[in-house]
Amino acid sequence: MTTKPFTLRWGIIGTGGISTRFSKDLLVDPSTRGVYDVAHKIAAVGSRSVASAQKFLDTIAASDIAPFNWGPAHGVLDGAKAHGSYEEVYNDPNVDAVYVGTPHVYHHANAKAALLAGKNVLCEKPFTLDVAELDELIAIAKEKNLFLMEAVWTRFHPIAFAVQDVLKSGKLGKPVRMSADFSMNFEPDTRPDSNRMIDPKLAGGSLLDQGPYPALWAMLAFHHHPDNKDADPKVVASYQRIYERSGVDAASHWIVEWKGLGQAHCVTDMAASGYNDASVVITCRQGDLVLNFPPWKPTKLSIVPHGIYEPGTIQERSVQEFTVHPGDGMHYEADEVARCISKGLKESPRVPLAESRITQGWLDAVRRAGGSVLKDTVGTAGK
Ligand SMILES: NC(=O)C1=CN([C@@H]2O[C@H](COP(=O)(O)OP(=O)(O)OC[C@H]3O[C@@H](n4cnc5c(N)ncnc54)[C@H](OP(=O)(O)O)[C@@H]3O)[C@@H](O)[C@H]2O)C=CC1
Ligand SMILES: O=C1OC[C@@H](O)[C@H](O)[C@H]1O
Repeated sequence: MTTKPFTLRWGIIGTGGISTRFSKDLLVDPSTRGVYDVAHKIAAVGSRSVASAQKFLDTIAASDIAPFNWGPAHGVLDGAKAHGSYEEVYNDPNVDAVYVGTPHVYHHANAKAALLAGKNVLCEKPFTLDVAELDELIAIAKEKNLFLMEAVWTRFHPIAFAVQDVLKSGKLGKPVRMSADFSMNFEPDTRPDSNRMIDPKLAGGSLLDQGPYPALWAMLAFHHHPDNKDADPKVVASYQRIYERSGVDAASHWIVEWKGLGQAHCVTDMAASGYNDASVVITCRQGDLVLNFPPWKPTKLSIVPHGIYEPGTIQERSVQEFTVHPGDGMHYEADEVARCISKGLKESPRVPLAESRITQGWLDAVRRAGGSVLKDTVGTAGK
């Protein structure tokens, strides 16, 4: 006997790039990734203009290319409403969970309003501008008994679980240090002042946009390591290079230490590319674990011997290839939200709020120690 899947009814906030990608992934047949317990519906889309919300729905409804053509044909968009404000989505009785896909500076206000209206929330990265904003969201979610999660989609990719399996197996020995580098040349000089990566009013710069990715790999490698005993890893050194045109950070570097275990060197850069073959390198006693670029969706997990000067027990290089199941790879996090809500969980065991709070704290520390125009910016907590 087959049981009916729990269907989560989503309300999407913002009709830009990431909302489009996330919503399209909701249109993919869950069975193509072996998921039968949960399913998705898009119940509402909210935009600052009703025309944009309608255009968004029309565009994704017209998806005629596999795997995204499955959803429109199977009722995922049936009855979906186009709203000309975000508030109408928060108050829509057909919405169970709100996906916040607006620029960073609005995450707190949008997530807060959704929670206050009684909705569960999946909020894009970076969760908030600062820890104070996040703490307020966590308190409201707790008080209202609602689910809240940061949309760190990569944590749900098969390769992320595989990295942890290798580290936990002990075959590489203890990790001693790692580097995680999200450097990508967005060619900022070619972008208008209003671009969200450039504009300080939208909290532009590399740190807040790109920082969650090195942070997630550092958390998986060190924080989740069976030998980790440091519950509150801190930034011990940092540096920011300033993008002179608007004063935001063009690049950020920071080192986090897990006392008694190791250090992670995290890098973001929006004006230069990094090393394509080695976006993440986790150096362990017996060999290295290496992931290729991009750090948001790496495809290769290599195990690399140390070489002749400090040989470990690993003798041969091996490479495992990974792809995400049909779609862009955001459906995994959507499944997690649906699954948690169906079970009555208020946070995800895979992206617990305490871990988002740790990584948000690193972003605060690096920003406050740097020289960007956002150095002293405080968020909208309490407002
Ligand atoms: N997980 C991931 O892989 C990715 C995550 N992101 C995250 O998603 C968020 C949005 O990024 P992205 O989709 O690229 O951004 P876009 O600029 O493409 O879209 C943002 C949307 O937010 C709404 N919005 C509300 N207020 C403003 C404003 N003042 N200026 C501009 N837009 C506004 C708009 O929707 P409307 O007009 O309908 O109201 C707009 O379309 C960021 O926080 C980013 O970090 C981004 C890319 C990838
Ligand atoms: O989250 C992201 O991942 C992909 C990048 O291109 C983008 O800047 C960032 O927001």
